[in-house]
Amino acid sequence: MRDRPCETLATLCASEEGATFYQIILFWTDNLLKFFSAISRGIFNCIIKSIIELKTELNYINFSYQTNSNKEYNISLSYQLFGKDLFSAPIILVNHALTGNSDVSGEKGWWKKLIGENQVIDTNKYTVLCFNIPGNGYDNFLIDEYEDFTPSDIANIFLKGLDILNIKSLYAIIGGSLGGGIGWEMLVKNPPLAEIFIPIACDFKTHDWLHAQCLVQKFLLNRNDEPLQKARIHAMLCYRTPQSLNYRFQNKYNQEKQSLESEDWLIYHGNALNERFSLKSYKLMNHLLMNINVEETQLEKIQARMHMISVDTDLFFPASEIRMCFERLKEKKENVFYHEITSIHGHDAFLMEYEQLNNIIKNIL
Ligand SMILES: CC(=O)SCCNC(=O)CCNC(=O)[C@H](O)C(C)(C)COP(=O)(O)OP(=O)(O)OC[C@H]1O[C@@H](n2cnc3c(N)ncnc32)[C@H](O)[C@@H]1OP(=O)(O)O
Ligand SMILES: N[C@@H](CCO)C(=O)O
Repeated sequence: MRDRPCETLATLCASEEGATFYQIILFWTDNLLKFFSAISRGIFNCIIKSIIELKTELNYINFSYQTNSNKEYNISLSYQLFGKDLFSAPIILVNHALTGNSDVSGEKGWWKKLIGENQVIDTNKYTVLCFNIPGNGYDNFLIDEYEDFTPSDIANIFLKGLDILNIKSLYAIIGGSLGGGIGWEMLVKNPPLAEIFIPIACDFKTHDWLHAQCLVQKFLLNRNDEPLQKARIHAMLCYRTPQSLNYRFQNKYNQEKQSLESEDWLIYHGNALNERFSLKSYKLMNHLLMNINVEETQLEKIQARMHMISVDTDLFFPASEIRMCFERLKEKKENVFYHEITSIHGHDAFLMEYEQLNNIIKNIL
């Protein structure tokens, strides 16, 4: 008959070697258990922390939406709120740009130099609301058939979001680039919605040049070879200017990397976007940027006081075109104003020239 386990152990521990062996096994088992329990506790804490962070930061509104192309979607519209509680202060809606998201303020906020406590968009004074463009991936909601959507659909979705939140009017809508384009689309659909409209580095329409640059990016995005990195590298050249790159890099060569520093910088940005963005999301955002399309004759319906801000060197939304739009609107409306940021950096100046941007916006709000 075989020994039972405790009898085997007792026999083993009766000898000196057996006892030492038993001590070693106990020691290692104990430490291994402690090690794995610490690791699993760490992993568990990380998961819980990120779930809690996500839950406290992002809010969701779920509804069904029929696109202008007659497709039915269940939309999970996520948003963040900053500053004063909803309905206790004037509400400012911020529409994010191409690779932005609802995280506009606070430690990691991409517009924290503009929005925050005692900043020009002061969260002690205002409620700041920012929706994620559905499919931007920030909330893990992705859209497969991205061509089903246009900026007009996104505007409808944001308006529906406001309606569900019971927000009937806004103090201001502010948006940079694509975000500003969506702002134009929202306001022609609901002309009395906002008291103030501040479109920055954007226009009410995607003009031919911008469409062409996005088309190149679309081609790159549809290839298999590092699509997102390559499209972003092309995009970076449109966000900046020859002067900006030449002045900054001065043809400096990085011996270690055996490449120009400007090349290294472009590759860095391509890789950085590839790490933080999904291909599906970038295809959608690029498609949206290609299709801002408001009827110019509709603009005069907008009741908001408008402050168009351009960048004198913007290659994407040229200042000359924004100024033309302003001049035509000015003939029909009293409350339209034009401001221009002076910068060598081009389109991205709305993310870089904070001194000028702050000075302009503080005199508007
Ligand atoms: C507006 C929106 O909706 S999108 C949100 C904001 N936009 C983005 O984040 C897009 C990606 N970022 C950018 O395009 C730019 O960083 C901007 C426009 C925000 C600022 O531009 P710049 O002042 O010229 O900064 P630049 O692009 O050179 O550097 C940014 C960072 O990249 C790092 N970096 C730049 N080049 C390299 C390189 N070759 N190798 C390693 N790191 C690099 C910098 O060290 C810096 O890091 P830090 O933020 O930790 O300090
Ligand atoms: N650099 C900005 C510019 C787009 O307008 C972005 O990535 O969103």
